[in-house]
Amino acid sequence: MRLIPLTTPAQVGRWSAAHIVNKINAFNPTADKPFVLGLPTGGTPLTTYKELIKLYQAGDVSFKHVVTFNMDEYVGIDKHHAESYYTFMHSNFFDHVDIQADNINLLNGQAENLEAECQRYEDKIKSYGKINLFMGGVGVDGHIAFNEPASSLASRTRVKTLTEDTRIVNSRFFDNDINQVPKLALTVGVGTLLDAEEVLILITGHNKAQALQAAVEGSVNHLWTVTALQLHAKSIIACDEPATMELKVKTVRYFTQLEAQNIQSFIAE
Ligand SMILES: N[C@@H]1[C@@H](O)[C@H](O)[C@@H](COP(=O)(O)O)O[C@@H]1O
Repeated sequence: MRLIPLTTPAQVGRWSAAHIVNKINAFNPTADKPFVLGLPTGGTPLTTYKELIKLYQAGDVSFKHVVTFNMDEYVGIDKHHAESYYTFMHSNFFDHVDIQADNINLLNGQAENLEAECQRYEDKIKSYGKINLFMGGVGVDGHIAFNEPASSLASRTRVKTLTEDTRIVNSRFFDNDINQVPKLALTVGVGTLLDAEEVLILITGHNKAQALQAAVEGSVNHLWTVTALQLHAKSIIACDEPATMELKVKTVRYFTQLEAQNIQSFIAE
């Protein structure tokens, strides 16, 4: 695992966007050989999406031959609902870059047969071989995508019941009214995430400090599904300073020294 210890969320946005753009450009995607990118919603990746849009506008990257798979979606709300992940992704990213509509994949939380919808998603990912880079965030309780505590670390895309904690945290997007927050979601599984060639998780803010500690210093444990990253051959966590508050000083120093060259220009800005 690589830990990229940055200082601010803006730096996390710049570092992660630069990393994604480097990966896409090095892959040199074409219509026949697209780059497959897994994407999250949430407050954390917003700075990354802003930076990706800037880099696109500057001509540093094209998303024409990038295929995306979003990691999760609420069950039961219309895709055009203001808080659907479909709406989030279009207004914060897709509408601002040259991605082709046919290359965008999101789970349909209104499908008649939710299990069939999850299988369709897994099959579609497989049809591309694999996801080249899966970006994600983390919940306060250490969940990745909507893989809530005690999710199987071998899980695949499926329906999950959201914990009360997650619904309380997400109620900030629903007029602070937990009753408006859906109780179910469709989510890629931990196993689906682990199948990606590379996983990049963004962790910012003091309220994520325990999740970051579990991910880096803790043992692999289904109660903190983010710890499954330790089983991945190529996982990266990019974090800001408040998120490191529960880590040992020596852990932060270790990764700061290891990544000195990679973070220098981002920290200086
Ligand atoms: N399903 C999403 C996760 O994918 C996301 O990582 C998490 C944290 O969101 P935020 O970045 O807003 O803290 O929220 C939701 O639960």
